[in-house]
Amino acid sequence: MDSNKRPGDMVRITTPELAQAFIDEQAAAVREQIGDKKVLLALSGGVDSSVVAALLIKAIGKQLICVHVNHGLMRKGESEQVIDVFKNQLDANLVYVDATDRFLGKLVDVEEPEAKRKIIGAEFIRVFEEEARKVGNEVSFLAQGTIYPDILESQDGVKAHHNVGGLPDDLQFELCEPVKLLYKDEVRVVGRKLGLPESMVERQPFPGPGLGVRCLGAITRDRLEALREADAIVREEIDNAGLTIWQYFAVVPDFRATGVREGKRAYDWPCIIRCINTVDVMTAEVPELDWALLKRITARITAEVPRICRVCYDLTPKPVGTVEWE
Ligand SMILES: Nc1ncnc2c1ncn2[C@@H]1O[C@H](COP(=O)(O)OP(=O)(O)OP(=O)(O)O)[C@@H](O)[C@H]1O
Repeated sequence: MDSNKRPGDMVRITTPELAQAFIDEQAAAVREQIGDKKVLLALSGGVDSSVVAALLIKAIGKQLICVHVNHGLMRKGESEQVIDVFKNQLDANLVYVDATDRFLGKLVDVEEPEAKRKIIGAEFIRVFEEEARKVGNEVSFLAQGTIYPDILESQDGVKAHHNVGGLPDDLQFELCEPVKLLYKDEVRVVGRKLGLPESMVERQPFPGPGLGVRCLGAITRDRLEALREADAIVREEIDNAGLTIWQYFAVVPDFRATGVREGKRAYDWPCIIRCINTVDVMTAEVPELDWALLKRITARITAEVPRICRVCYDLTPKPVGTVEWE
């Protein structure tokens, strides 16, 4: 049987009971596969790699080595949450790499969006490879948060399904992909049953290059910091309003606008709020946010975030605008 094909009679995991049965079954299969060997996992804090980490911790405990790379482009509190959940609560074998200076150093004066994406992707592979080499001799397996849509897309030729592609030939591990036959909604049900916090299980999609593609043009530390704070306010206010929106975040462009603050001229950045609803991400609509909510977000960002003097709401559906600005 093709192990990359979901059996036609596989029941959709929709309840905690079904999730528990899946966890028990996979934990046993993982123990069987891994034996007393060690497993390496790149842990982003996103849903897929977090669920795989929690499942493997349950199955093999400290035989799992998780590597979390903070590239300096994470959202506010995200790397801290990875440390809190996995190191403090689940007692994982977690390697935390603060590579902020490396990434931001490489990105100085790089304006072109595709160049930024390439630099961030290549640097991620380099950092992960370095960490993999440190433990390479004792590790035999690489765990990945591959899920079923990744496999279907790779069969369609849309993209390669290996989540952490690009490791050199001499660093090839056997793969361990315990959620590869699950759809995203099932991964969330399993994650919840494994005790991951709701904010992690329901985390909105976030591009690999992180805030790097929302801090438009050449990234500077001060503007990146302003973006991180503004983005946290947008997410907090929309969460508090109890709205169900697919993706909502902030963008800070690399030009400035005139304003007035405490009676003095300000010449600071604008902040753009981007919200979209979509079913398949091929097209997207912009939700009609309540005016009072938009005003509250604007008031908070302009009062709380240094160097932001103006807030705009992006009304552009996809097409013609893409979800991300870069
Ligand atoms: N900052 C990071 N630190 C460690 N690993 C990372 C990081 N960013 C990405 N990865 C690894 O690369 C994989 C692919 O990242 P991508 O951004 O495409 O997320 P994804 O497929 O949605 O998975 P996830 O939900 O786990 O983030 C992740 O599953 C994780 O293994």
